[in-house]
Amino acid sequence: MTTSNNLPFPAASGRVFADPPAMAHAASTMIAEYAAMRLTQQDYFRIVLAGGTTFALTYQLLSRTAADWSRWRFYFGDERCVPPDDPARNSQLAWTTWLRPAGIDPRQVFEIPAELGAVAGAAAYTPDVIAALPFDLVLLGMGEDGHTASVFPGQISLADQLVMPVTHAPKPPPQRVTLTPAALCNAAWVLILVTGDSKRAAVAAWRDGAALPVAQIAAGSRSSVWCDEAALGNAI
Ligand SMILES: O=C1O[C@H](COP(=O)(O)O)[C@@H](O)[C@H](O)[C@H]1O
Repeated sequence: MTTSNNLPFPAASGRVFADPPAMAHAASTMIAEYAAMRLTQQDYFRIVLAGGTTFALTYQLLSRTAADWSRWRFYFGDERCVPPDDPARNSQLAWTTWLRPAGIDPRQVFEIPAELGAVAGAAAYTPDVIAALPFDLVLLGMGEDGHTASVFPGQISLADQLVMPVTHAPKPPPQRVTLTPAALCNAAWVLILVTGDSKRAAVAAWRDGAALPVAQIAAGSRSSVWCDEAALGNAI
């Protein structure tokens, strides 16, 4: 595993890994250790899960980890407005790779009811987020355009909004529900994982100071940004 603690992401600590499996092994170990440490001081560990594909192996590895799962509470950073059992749902990835194999009780999982539609889903999820804040850990991936969760470039959220509807996402499906930067930054730790050469241009723009959603959240929180070598390209 290759690591470095001084990647110049604005206001975030960085680390680079040879490839996605090396990153996933380190992430799963660190998440489990961090949760165990927090649980020596509090009753529950509140984690926000990322959607997309980047975290799939990390989730699988966590599912095989020995942990006091009964004290974990699971939330989601964003959800796509498709039926609850649609494979495109971010919650489906979490259930398939981690929650079901680990035997997590569904009452510990706070899903975004995106099947209600973007506006109603955001309104329905807001009380769950208010009750959970501050989160212990927020997991985030990054899209090719620098979006994270379903906060896309150019999107504006009101300062006091914690969950917002997205009705014209540039990446399908267009209707989504997302936690806003105000909610995603309200966490003891934010871990952002970025892998693959398709993310290289956004990573370079971020490091050059571009105002991407992922950059805004990394700068506004206690964040770590982990990249693999493919995402960094010759910037290593
Ligand atoms: O649409 C989404 O994309 C991002 C990035 O996904 P990935 O497949 O490149 O990991 C993801 O973090 C977000 O939760 C998801 O809804």
